[in-house]
Amino acid sequence: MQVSVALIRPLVVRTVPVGDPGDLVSCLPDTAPYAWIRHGEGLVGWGEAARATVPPGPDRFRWARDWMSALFADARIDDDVEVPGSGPVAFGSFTFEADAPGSRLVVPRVVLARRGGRAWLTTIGEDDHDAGHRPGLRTPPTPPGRIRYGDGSLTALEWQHAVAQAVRQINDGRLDKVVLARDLTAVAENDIDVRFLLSRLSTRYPECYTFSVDGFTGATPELLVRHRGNAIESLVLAGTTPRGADEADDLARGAALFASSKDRYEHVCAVSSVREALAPLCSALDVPDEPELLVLPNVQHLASRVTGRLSDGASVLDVVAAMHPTAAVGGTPTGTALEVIRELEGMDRAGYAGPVGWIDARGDGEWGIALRCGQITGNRARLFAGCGIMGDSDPVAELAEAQAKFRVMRYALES
Ligand SMILES: C=C(O[C@@H]1C=C(C(=O)O)C=C[C@H]1O)C(=O)O
Repeated sequence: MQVSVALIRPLVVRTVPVGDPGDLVSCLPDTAPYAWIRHGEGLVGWGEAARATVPPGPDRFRWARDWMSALFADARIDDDVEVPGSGPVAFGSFTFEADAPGSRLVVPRVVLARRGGRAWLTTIGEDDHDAGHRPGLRTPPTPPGRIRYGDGSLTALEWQHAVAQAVRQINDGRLDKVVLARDLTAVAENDIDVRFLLSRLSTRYPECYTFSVDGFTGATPELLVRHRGNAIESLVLAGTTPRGADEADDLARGAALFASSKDRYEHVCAVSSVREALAPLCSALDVPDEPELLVLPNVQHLASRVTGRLSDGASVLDVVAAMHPTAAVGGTPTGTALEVIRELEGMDRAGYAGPVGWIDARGDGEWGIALRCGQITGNRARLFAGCGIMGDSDPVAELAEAQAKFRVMRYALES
């Protein structure tokens, strides 16, 4: 469906303050949950007031922005809260490849949000008495039961071989860095209830952005861009080590990561790509000289928080368009890295490593890079993880790093 019937009649949107709903995930009914949660705050939604299937191509972000602007410009909006994320909101996921189908924006019928001690409920209906105003029926999520894993497009050995080929191409001077990913399949005993995964992910990975759009679900640590008014922020990650066996090992690994010239250069590539993408849009841009260490339950990353001020009224999707794909998930130089990914990965990334997040009618929003995630369909999941490959990468170590990244979704599935 290209454009839903909601376009025929203007949307009627109402946002009201509500009492603290507590855990957002447990407010979700079992139909089509949408989510964006960090440290218990964020937005969840359900139902469908409007949907756009975004046509593939270089203009897809602009197309999506224009679709949304037209939809919301016609809407009758009654917003008593007036903060980023109040009023109508679209959740979205874009494929990694511009030419791949599967990018979408969905405006849920109901969005429940909490942030900074406030909570609000947005409902969309064609008139004030519409059923969209009633919270959906909640049933407790059922665990997926026993999980069987299988190789995706490449076996572990084949993927290591692909990494070795990438290393050779880097050392031959074709490119500086490329991010190679692999997929795993998981088959569960029962249908996988996305709310079960959201609950486990948001509890175990509070520092990450736990997301779900049409079954595409994960907990990513990487913020592509947060947009509030003219202020933007991005958290660039590149350079990874698994967590240690104990505290001393953990600290030693963190220190080694910080001192590793391979990881520092990998990080510099990612930060430079973000700086180059944002500079033309910004009147001020602050890029730290040195990364910090971001310690997560499964891995440690080198992290740089970039902040800026937009020089004009660019919406969050305009900023996403300028940034994607960063070198944290593509490589350096971008064009060559995309060719190498197509040649060596042997799989369709779909939404993995693409932008995922939400946008409101003001153009504010938060978009992450879809990592540590999987596409859930019935009792099946397709999981993704990747690593930045440099000229001195060791295929065995890169496989171990990818396994550590798979642990996020494996934890979510295994109760
Ligand atoms: C590609 C992934 O992660 C990216 C690659 C990283 C690395 O290679 O060090 C670190 C964080 C992410 O930018 C993934 O999680 O699948």
